[in-house]
Amino acid sequence: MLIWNELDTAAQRQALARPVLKNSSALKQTVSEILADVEAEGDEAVLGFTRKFDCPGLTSLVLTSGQRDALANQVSDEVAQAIDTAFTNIKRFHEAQQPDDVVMTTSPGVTCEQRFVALESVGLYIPGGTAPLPSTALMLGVPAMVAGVSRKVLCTPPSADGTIAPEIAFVAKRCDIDEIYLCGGAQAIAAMALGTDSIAQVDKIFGPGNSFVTEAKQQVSLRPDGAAIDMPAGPSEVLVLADKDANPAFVASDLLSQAEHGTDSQSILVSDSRTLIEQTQAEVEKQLSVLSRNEITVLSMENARYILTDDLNSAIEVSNRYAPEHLIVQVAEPRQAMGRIKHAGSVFLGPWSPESAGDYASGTNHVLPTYGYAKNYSSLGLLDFMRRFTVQELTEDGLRQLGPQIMTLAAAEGLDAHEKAVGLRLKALQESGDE
Ligand SMILES: NC(=O)c1ccc[n+]([C@@H]2O[C@H](COP(=O)([O-])OP(=O)(O)OC[C@H]3O[C@@H](n4cnc5c(N)ncnc54)[C@H](O)[C@@H]3O)[C@@H](O)[C@H]2O)c1
Ligand SMILES: N[C@H](CO)Cc1c[nH]c[nH+]1
Ligand SMILES: [Zn+2]
Repeated sequence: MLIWNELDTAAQRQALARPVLKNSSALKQTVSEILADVEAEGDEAVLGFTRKFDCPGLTSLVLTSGQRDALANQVSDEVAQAIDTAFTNIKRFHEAQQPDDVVMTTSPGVTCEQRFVALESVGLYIPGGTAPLPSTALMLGVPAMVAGVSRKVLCTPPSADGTIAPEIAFVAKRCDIDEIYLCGGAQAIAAMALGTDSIAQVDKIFGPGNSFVTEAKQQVSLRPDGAAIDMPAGPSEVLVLADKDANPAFVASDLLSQAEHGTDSQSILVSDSRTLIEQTQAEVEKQLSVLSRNEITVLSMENARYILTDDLNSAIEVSNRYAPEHLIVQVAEPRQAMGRIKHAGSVFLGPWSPESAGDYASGTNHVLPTYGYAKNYSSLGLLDFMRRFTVQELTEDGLRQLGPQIMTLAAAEGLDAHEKAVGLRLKALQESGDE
């Protein structure tokens, strides 16, 4: 247990450091080499890396619509119904985010508009290294479908036998995704961003993934010939804010639910109650021992932190500083605490809102900024699958009135051609008025 106000500045920084950033220069190098290989050798490189990391016997990157449908048919009724419930809630919440165009007159004769259109082509990355995540396929496929994106490409690493989870195929079918490729990691991101013979380039890449995927997204987004990306959504993380009355078993289960994602996940408990922290630690040990992903979870709990603060206000400050992907608030007045929360990807209020609800089925999106990017990135939503642009139209009178000011500003910047583009028109208007 770390006692926050006994830590000096460096120790506080260390306490809130993300585990994955330790080897970042080696990671950058590995990923840039993969990107360079895919750029030079296209499909052959993507296939080669997929054979190396995922499926040694893979012969084709393409999963046809027929194969997709055959896989989708294998999903049990029970799972299909659960997916449908999640699909409906996610769809309803994202449909409610549909933006309205703005049309207004800023000054007489000057109309300005803000319009929204769907992106044309998107790449959806569905993680599959340690656990295939059909829920992520829903979180990306549903908003892409609601936005009206015309080309949706899905990449996910194949299993060792060259297939994908039937549930991912089911979701893809439900979201009208018929372009599916069997590849993952940095090579999948490179293929979607730069294009290969089989995988045509997309405009924007979405989706979480491990540190290779996240780094590849960052690198392709910096290239002028690459693709835009949604956000840095890397290894899962959760911070639980809990007071003395929180249920230690609930708190422990939330910490473990993110820890089980991968060895680079991070779970943090911040509380003003030493007793609650000690009880939670005991619960973690108890629950951990029976988890099926015990090995991964034990390793990732090495990244866990238990932080004791003087009071709830300081606990909230610690949370704001960490800017967690998920913030779970198990205190007596969660809505009051919410008023002081500044940075978090998604917030779960009260004892009956486990993070698993948002991960699967409440309707909010589970693709969220990690690494502290919750300070400057938003959680994924419908608008991320759209582009906004503006339109303006000036009438003759509009230009007569605003033109002189525009000319003055252009002259102040020394940009003669800008000034003339208005001056010529004003002159033409004056001459037509004189006739
Ligand atoms: N932030 C979010 O919104 C969110 C949501 C869901 C999942 N996640 C995170 O996504 C991640 C999923 O990770 P995963 O590993 O299970 O699947 P993944 O699909 O992200 O990564 C698997 C790929 O990693 C690549 N890889 C593995 N070892 C490599 C190596 N040594 N060198 C180069 N490439 C290598 C391989 O190409 C493999 O296909 C987890 O960290 C989880 O926490 C985050
Ligand atoms: N917690 C993950 C986001 O960090 C999302 C997820 C998918 N499946 C289960 N959980
Ligand atoms: Zn999760």
